[in-house]
Amino acid sequence: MTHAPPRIVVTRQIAEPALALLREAGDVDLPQPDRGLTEAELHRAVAGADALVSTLQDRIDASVIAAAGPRLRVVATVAVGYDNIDVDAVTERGVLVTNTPGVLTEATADLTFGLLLAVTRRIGEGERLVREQRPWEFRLDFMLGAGLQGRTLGIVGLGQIGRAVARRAKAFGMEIAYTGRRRVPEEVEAELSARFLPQAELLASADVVSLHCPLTPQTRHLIDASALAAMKPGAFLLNTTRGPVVDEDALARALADGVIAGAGLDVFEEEPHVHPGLLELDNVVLTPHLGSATVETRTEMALLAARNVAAVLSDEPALTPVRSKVAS
Ligand SMILES: O=CC(=O)O
Repeated sequence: MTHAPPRIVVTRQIAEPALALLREAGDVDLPQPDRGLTEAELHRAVAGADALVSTLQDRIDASVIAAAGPRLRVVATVAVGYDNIDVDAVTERGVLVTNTPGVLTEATADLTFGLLLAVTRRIGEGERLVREQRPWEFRLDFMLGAGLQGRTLGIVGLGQIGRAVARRAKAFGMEIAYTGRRRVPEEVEAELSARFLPQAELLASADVVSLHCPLTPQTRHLIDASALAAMKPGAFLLNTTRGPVVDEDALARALADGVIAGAGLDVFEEEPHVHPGLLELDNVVLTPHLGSATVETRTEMALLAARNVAAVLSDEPALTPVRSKVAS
């Protein structure tokens, strides 16, 4: 008896080498490469699938697993963050979740540092001025920003991306402090010259606060009005993790009122919507969720997702499984 090849549903366009790899593992169905799937389309498309390759725009919960039916074995998200996936509900139904850690670390740290430089040195503001052909001339007191040498970078979440940002900051002569649920091993602290601080102390002492924690119920609105008020008046905030870690409304007010000096944001609470208060401000740099957006990185992410699918469909262990509290 011959078995039908596995059916692999891909919700959005991914790099061609990864599609090629998936085609070796089964029949690939990519119904809407240009715009991705709506929730209703996802439910229809996933019916009878053996594997699902999704992105952070797809909400994956028990209803998707029910719509898929009993053949589904793996959901491979092409992202490191998986707050869009109800991992416990998916795992409980015997389906494995995989993500793409590691391969996007350096690209995301680069983008974070780009935002850091852009906001502290007023690059976005200056670019707008030149592009809009507003009058300017070189003056010794014109458009002065904040230097980084000897300033403290406060990292919230010293995981892989946080560490890569710390390495860059060290090369720029910054002091490194970090906070998080737990301390990292001593040798990592030593390598990065990073000192652990409780969150309140970090917020009160850092010149730049950079967020690298995942979005969880505990970190939603971690940076709210009181956290912003606890920061140094001249400090900057960077967010390249997930929008809801910051209360955008409170941030827009804090930036307008000079509670902090500026912000660099790559992620937003309700993407692609951006809080209108932020759009009006010159002391914020806004980019459209570009953290991992290099050709090389997006290809590696898609390839890792495809390798995870291929492994699971051939009864091998996944390369980068997401561990659930519920045993599968
Ligand atoms: O935001 C992107 C990711 O989580 O990979």
